[in-house]
Amino acid sequence: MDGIVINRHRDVDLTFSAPPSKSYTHRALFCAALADGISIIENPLYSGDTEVTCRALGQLGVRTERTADGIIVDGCGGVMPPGGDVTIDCEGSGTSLRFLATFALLYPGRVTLTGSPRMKERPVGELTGALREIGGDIRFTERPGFPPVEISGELSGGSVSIDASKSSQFISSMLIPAPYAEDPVDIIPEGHVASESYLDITVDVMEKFGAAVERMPDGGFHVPSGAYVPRDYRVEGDYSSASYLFAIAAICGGTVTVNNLNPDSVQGDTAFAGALASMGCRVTKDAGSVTVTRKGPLSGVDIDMSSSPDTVQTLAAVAVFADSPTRITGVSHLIYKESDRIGAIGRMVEGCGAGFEYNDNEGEIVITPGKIHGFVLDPVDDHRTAMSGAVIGLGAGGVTIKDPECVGKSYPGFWDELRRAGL
Ligand SMILES: O=C(O)C1=C[C@@H](OP(=O)(O)O)[C@@H](O)[C@H](O)C1
Ligand SMILES: C=C(OP(=O)(O)O)C(=O)O
Repeated sequence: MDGIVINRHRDVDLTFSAPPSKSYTHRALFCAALADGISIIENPLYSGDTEVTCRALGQLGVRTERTADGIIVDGCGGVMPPGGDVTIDCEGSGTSLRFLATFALLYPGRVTLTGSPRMKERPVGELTGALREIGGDIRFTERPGFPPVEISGELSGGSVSIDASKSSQFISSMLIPAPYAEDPVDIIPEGHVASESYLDITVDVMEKFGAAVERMPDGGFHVPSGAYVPRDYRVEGDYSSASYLFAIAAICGGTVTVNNLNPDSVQGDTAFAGALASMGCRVTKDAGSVTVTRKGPLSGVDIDMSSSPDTVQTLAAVAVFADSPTRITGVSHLIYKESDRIGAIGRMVEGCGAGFEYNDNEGEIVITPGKIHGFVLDPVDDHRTAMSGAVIGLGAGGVTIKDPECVGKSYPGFWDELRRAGL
């Protein structure tokens, strides 16, 4: 497909269902893979990235099967069968690659983790440095600190400190297999942890599968030896994906209700609806849905998004339609994502006629609304840029999104949802 053209809409009244959470699906798959017996992951996200994780588990001897009830995972009880050396292509899925890095220490063989050209630019060195301290034998085959990386050794356990200022996934990676280490594992973050809210999701799923995780007052984690218990596990809806749907109400005016959302979710991207409320929208929550309504003007906002990186692009898309500037802080780690998202936001915001500034020292971006118009957006294979550009199109009209298939990484049904809604 060459591109999708998005036209302008006003005063919408729409209801959507949020797709299942990508982060919960990944974690449930890994915990179920380690449990001893059959788990069913109900309502999982079927997307490019979760497919990568299922395929990787299969390569490591853990069978997964897609059925009408969900994904059946035949867990290995922490002991993967010998299958020789394995090379796993994680494509563009950072979560898969980082989570597999520690998981690989339980595999009786050498595991090489590689991925797309962009994946080879996304850091993993802080994680592998910590893995060396707890039994990992690590070798980088191209550039030190970046995939491809060869991993063997064992998960001995003990106390380890880690710099997670670029990615929370480094800590989640070490947490998930930690119950199966030879000794209890203590993980001590050094300094600021990026995207910290994702650690709440990790601990939530680990506990639901029966593991104990103790959180220390200094931000550390203590994981005693133990085992996951196989179970049927239902994945909740994805607040990151829902952000594009909420943004439609904020940009077009009117009301959007998104079903399949847990009102008590620990997902950091629950904060997005709160940001829209600060900009002038009305936000109401129900047992399983969130509704965003905008009737009046939209104002800019000053917000720290260090714990909710995946909705920064969506907020930037909304901000171009406000009547005052928006300042978003805590964004410096966005350069390590599927694309350099600071650059991507700049191109998107300036492309449609608004102003953009990035202050490197402060890790902040400032978006100044302007006269917004149509434009052509190349998302450079970044699903979140494509979906954010699309919602700008619903306000500006005449926005062409090139390479629209890239949304399949996290939200394969996105364009169909818009079409079904008549957008
Ligand atoms: O653990 C996870 O599921 C994720 C953590 C975040 O990454 P970082 O911790 O690298 O910022 C987020 O951006 C990504 O989409 C999913
Ligand atoms: C950063 C993302 O994912 P990952 O790190 O898993 O590639 C994302 O989905 O926005």
